[in-house]
Amino acid sequence: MKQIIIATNNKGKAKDFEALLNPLGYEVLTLQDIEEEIDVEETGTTFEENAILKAEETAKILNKPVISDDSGLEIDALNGEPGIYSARYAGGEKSDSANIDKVLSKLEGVPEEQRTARFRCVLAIAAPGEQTETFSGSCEGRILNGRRGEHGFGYDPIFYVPELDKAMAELAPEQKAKISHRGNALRELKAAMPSWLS
Ligand SMILES: O=P(O)(O)OP(=O)(O)OP(=O)(O)OC[C@H]1O[C@@H](n2cnc3c(O)ncnc32)[C@H](O)[C@@H]1O
Ligand SMILES: [Mg+2]
Repeated sequence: MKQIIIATNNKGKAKDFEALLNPLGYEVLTLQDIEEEIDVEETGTTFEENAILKAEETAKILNKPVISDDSGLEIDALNGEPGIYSARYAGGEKSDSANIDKVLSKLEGVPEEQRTARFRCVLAIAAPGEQTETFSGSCEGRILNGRRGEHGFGYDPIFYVPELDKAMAELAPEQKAKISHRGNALRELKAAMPSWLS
């Protein structure tokens, strides 16, 4: 099986990428599978900048082609928060549960029609000696009043997908792959760089 390195330490993203790439005949490796500890500082001000930082730094250290993913949730009633700060929205150690609690409390009393939001994902492809490329995808939805479902990671339990009438965390990985920001970004990558993912 061909291997592809995803420059991420997030196990939830790794599962999403497996659902997307295993059917194409790729085994997914992430930074968790590599002995060296790599944790690139995300000093950029946009998803694009952070995705490029993670991909280029990791490709340089490993001297291999990699794909990185920078992603997050934008909530309209919170002026686009948490955005690029999605992973550590509640501060301190990364905690999906604390992040969700913070979103729910900030949106308390906000009516359904004003709870619109989207997930965004930017993928960067970097390889030694090659020009880095980026691809993006999004997924529109609404923030629920409470948690639903057991699948996925991050904000999936409070993200409602209107077209499927389900919370993102109620979708099996293969279903999420079809409609998610990450799936949409990967399909862009595949369309523009077929030689990478044939
Ligand atoms: O940087 P890496 O190592 O890839 O892992 P990370 O978790 O820090 O990843 P980001 O910096 O890109 O932050 C993305 C955060 O946005 C949220 N997020 C992104 N994609 C998501 C998804 O598909 N479902 C739910 N939450 C998601 C989740 O809280 C992530 O931690
Ligand atoms: Mg990160």
